[in-house]
Order: sequence, then C-alpha cells, then structure tokens
Amino acid sequence: MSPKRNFDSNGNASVPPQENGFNGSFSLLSSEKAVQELIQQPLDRGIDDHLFEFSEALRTVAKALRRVAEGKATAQAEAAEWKRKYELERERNLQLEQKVLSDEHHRECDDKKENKLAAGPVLSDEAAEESHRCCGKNDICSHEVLRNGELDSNCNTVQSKMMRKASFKLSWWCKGDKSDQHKHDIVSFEKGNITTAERSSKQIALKWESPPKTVLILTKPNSASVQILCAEMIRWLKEQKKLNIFVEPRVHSELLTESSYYNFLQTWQDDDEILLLHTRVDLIVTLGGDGTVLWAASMFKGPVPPVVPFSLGSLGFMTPFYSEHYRECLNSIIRGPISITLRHRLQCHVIRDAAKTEYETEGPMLVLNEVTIDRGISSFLTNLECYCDNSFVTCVQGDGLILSTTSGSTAYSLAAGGSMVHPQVPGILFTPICPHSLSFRPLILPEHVTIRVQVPFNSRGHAWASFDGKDRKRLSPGDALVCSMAPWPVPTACQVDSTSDFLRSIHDGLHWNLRKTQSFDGPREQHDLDKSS
Ligand SMILES: NC(=O)c1ccc[n+]([C@@H]2O[C@H](COP(=O)([O-])OP(=O)(O)OC[C@H]3O[C@@H](n4cnc5c(N)ncnc54)[C@H](O)[C@@H]3O)[C@@H](O)[C@H]2O)c1
Ligand SMILES: Nc1ncnc2c1ncn2[C@@H]1O[C@H](COP(=O)(O)OP(=O)(O)OP(=O)(O)O)[C@@H](O)[C@H]1O
Repeated sequence: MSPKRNFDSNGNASVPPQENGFNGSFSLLSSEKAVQELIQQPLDRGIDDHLFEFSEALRTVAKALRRVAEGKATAQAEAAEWKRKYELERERNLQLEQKVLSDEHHRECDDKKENKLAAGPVLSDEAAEESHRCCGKNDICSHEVLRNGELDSNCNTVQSKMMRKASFKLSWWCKGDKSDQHKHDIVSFEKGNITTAERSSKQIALKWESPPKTVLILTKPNSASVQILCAEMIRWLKEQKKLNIFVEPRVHSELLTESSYYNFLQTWQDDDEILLLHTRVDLIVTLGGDGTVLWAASMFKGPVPPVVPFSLGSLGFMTPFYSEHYRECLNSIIRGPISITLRHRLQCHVIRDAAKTEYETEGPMLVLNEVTIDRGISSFLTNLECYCDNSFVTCVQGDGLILSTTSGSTAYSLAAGGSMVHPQVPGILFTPICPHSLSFRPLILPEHVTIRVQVPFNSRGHAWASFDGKDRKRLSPGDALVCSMAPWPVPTACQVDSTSDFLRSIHDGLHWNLRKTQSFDGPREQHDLDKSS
C-alpha cells in the first residue's frame, strides 16, 4: 500500500500527519503492524532528498523503538517468572520450618509422657487422657512465643535466636479445656523467660451491664430483729427500687400471715425449683450471721449469684455489711461496680465400699467452710488413711480431720490449730483434730489436688463426715470421702475490698494479736544509753 502525498502551493510534497508517522506517530509506531508497513515502504526517488533522508531516519527510529518494546516485554516476562519462583520457594520454606517445630514439640511431649510413665506413679486413665490433651492445648512453648514475636518481621532472626537458646514448654494437667486459659495469663514468656507478672488472686470488681432486677432475701430463722428488718427491706426494695423479690417459703407464709400487702413476693414449692433459682436471681441478700451465708451457699449446688451479707449475728467473718445502713449499701451495690471475694468451695463425694463404681452412690456435697471427718459419738480413736492425688499423705489417729477452704480457715480449722488464710488464696487446709501425735502439724495443699480419706477395713469403729457443720453421714470401714475444689465459688460483696474486709474481720471478730502497747519508760539497750550520755 502506497501512502498518499499532498503538494502545497509551492510544489513541495507534504504527508498527512497520520500517514508520515511524524506528528502523533507514537500510537502508530507502537503498533506492530504500522511499524512493519513503514519498514516495507519502497522509496520514491523522485522527491526531495531531505524528505528521503527524513524518511530513512524515521525508519531507523521505528526499528529502535520496536527493539526497545520487545526487550521490555521479555524483561517483564522474566521478572514475573522469577517472582513466581521466589514466592513458591518462600512458601515451601515456611511450611518446612513449621513442620520441624511441630515435630519437635510433639517429640518433647511424647518424651515427657514416656518419662512420666517410666518413673511412675502410674497414671490413672483420666490423668493419661489429660496429659494427652496437654500436647494439644494446655501448654505454652517458649519457641512458640519466640516465633510469634519475631516471625512477622524477620524469619532469620527467629532462627538465630532459637539456635542460641533451648526452647522448652510448660504444661498443665487440666480438667477441661476452659480451665487452662487463666494459667496462660498468669505465667507467660518474655523472650523465653518465665514471668509471673500477673497474679491469680487480684481484687475482683463486678460491674453490672444491665441493672439487677431480682433479689433473693435469706434470713436467719427465729429472730424477731431479723424478721422486722426483712419486712422493712422488702418494702423499700419493692417501692423505691422496683425489684422482684424472692423469699423462702417459711418467710413467705410468715409475711402473708402478717399482711396481704406482701402478695407480690415470689417463692418456690420444691427442690427442683431451687435448682433453677440461679437463672432467675441477680442478687442474694442474707440477714444473719456466718451461718446464714453458709445456708445461702448450700442452696446453690451450681453457680451462685453475688451475695450481700448483712451482719445480724455475733461474729460475722463473712458478713461485712451493717444492717443499719442497708439503704446506702444496697443503693451502691445496685449501682455497682462491687468489689467481690470469690470464696472457693470444696466438692465432696462419699464413696461406699459397696458401690460398684466411684460416684455411684450419693451426689456431691458442696461446702463453703469445711468437711469434717471425725469420730462422732464413738469413744474410739479415729483411724483415717489420707491420700493426696496418688500419694499417701498420712494416717490420722485422733479425733478426726478437717478439710477446709481458705474461707473456712477462720472457723473450725482455726479452733483445731490451723492457720488463718486470706479467702482469696487458692488452697485446701488439711487440719487434724486432736491428733495423738506430737508432730502432726497442719498442712495447706494446693487447690488442684484431690484428697481421699479412707476408713480402713481394720478400723475399730465408724467415722462421721459433716459438711459445714451439717448433714452428718456415717462412713463404715471401706468407705471413703473424696474431696476437691468445686468449680462454683460463692461471690460475696465486700464492704471495702477482700483484704481490708479480711483483716477487719480477724481484728474485730477475734481480736487478733490484741495486746496493750509497752510503755516508753523502762529498761533500755546499753547502746542507746551510751549515745544519750
Ligand atoms: N470448735 C469449733 O470452733 C467449731 C465446732 C463446730 C463447728 N464449727 C464451725 O461452725 C460452722 C457452722 O456455722 P454455723 O453458724 O452454722 O453454726 P453455729 O451456729 O454453731 O456457729 C458456729 C460459729 O462459727 C462461726 N463461723 C462460721 N463460719 C465461719 C467462718 N468462715 N469464719 C469464722 N467464723 C465462722 C460462726 O460465726 C459462729 O459463731 C462450721 O462450718 C464450723 O466451721 C466450729
Ligand atoms: N435461712 C435459713 N434457714 C434455715 N437455717 C438457717 C438459715 N439461715 C441460717 N440458718 C442456720 O441458723 C444457724 C444460725 O445462723 P447464723 O450463724 O447466721 O446466726 P448466729 O448464730 O446468730 O450468728 P453468729 O454465727 O455470727 O453467732 C446456723 O446453723 C445456720 O445454718
């Protein structure tokens, strides 16, 4: 195809801009087809030499541009290929590294399991299953933490750190998946070093996300002052606070006999309804002494709503609120937030020798203070074999044994020589009652253990178990009591906070370490006398 040429008025030839490829030529030259056409054009020798030279120059430029475009396309294709290869390689290396770490982790767990099995004691099926779970969830590994901290920014840094420092793991035998979370919060790794910056027993605050609507009032029986206060409090809570109120059937009928005004009160008919109370009640108010708090706790075999204990007894270790100020106290509790003490409970199973499987017989008993195994009315020495997890602890020969919570440490256990322990300390007190031995000191065991108290077959008599001072059960030779920490604590509201309330209760309730202060005048150290002379 030959290009059309125009001639101006002077007879000089001109080419239309789109055809000679000069003005706006780049769009044409960038097209492969246009460049080919330009190169193939036969030269017209009859026209001006300048135009010929110009055309030659354009041809050269077109060739050069084509070479540049081809070169660029090749370079881009090569770069894309290299990038793809690099990504593939990087992906493969990451997978390899993860596999190596995971193999190491599982090998360590398996080694530890084998060592444990070899060293004994032999694990129960449950413990073996728990140790298997450790490998999956209930542990933290130092190398995992290192990796998490470094991998995002630079893989190489991780590898060099891992080579310098041996990795290790901590694991817990947990009774369920949920229970290990807080341990991860308490024990952590900072670049592979174990730290316990977090504490398990912090002051806990309860903040309402929606206002409490229903309150359960529990009262000590046979007390006129408690009855009067209860009636007054119910009226105030209903009229001023617009709350739904539950009372025990005994109190319900007492108040209805007094006046039909109390028709709005709610109560329950049978034990099945009590089992569901925790789903309806936001707050429990107790009017009485420590015994009424124990009573409230005993009504809830599972979760317990927050308890506000008003003091109408003689001692009041667990009852920090003054009944005279009930309006201010309840106003501030309903508004929130509240400082609470989580009072741990013990769950106890009586296992009869006759039972085919453990836990076959009676349901568990939950205690807020203690379970006591004693000689009851028998005049013989009790003889109790005690085990902690799989280890033999001792044989109690005396009046009996108290297994107490830390809340109960100021009750019967204290009277038997046990230490007083802050209620927020997680532990189980192991306190003998009048042991016939000079060296039997009380123990405090960690909260995670299971204690088994066995009446030996060769025992001369029976033993008796009682739960927070109630519900006596006879233990015959061969019977046992198994006790561990319950998952349902009793949250009690604090007047100030856990520690202030505890210290105030031992000062005011027991007059702990009360002694007249020594006077200033009297004998002095020789050193002081030398200085003054
Ligand atoms: N020798 C003793 O000290 C002894 C003997 C038997 C029972 N108790 C305790 O009595 C408790 C039952 O109490 P109850 O009121 O139903 O019976 P209760 O009416 O016989 O009162 C027992 C006394 O123990 C006090 N108490 C209860 N729990 C306490 C605690 N956690 N800290 C400090 N003092 C506490 C009570 O205030 C009360 O003064 C049992 O759990 C047991 O601890 C003590
Ligand atoms: N709502 C209740 N129903 C049945 N019994 C209860 C109830 N509340 C408390 N009790 C029992 O009444 C007894 C005495 O209660 P509580 O300890 O509260 O009063 P207290 O003996 O006057 O006080 P303190 O123990 O401080 O001297 C306890 O044995 C307790 O179990």
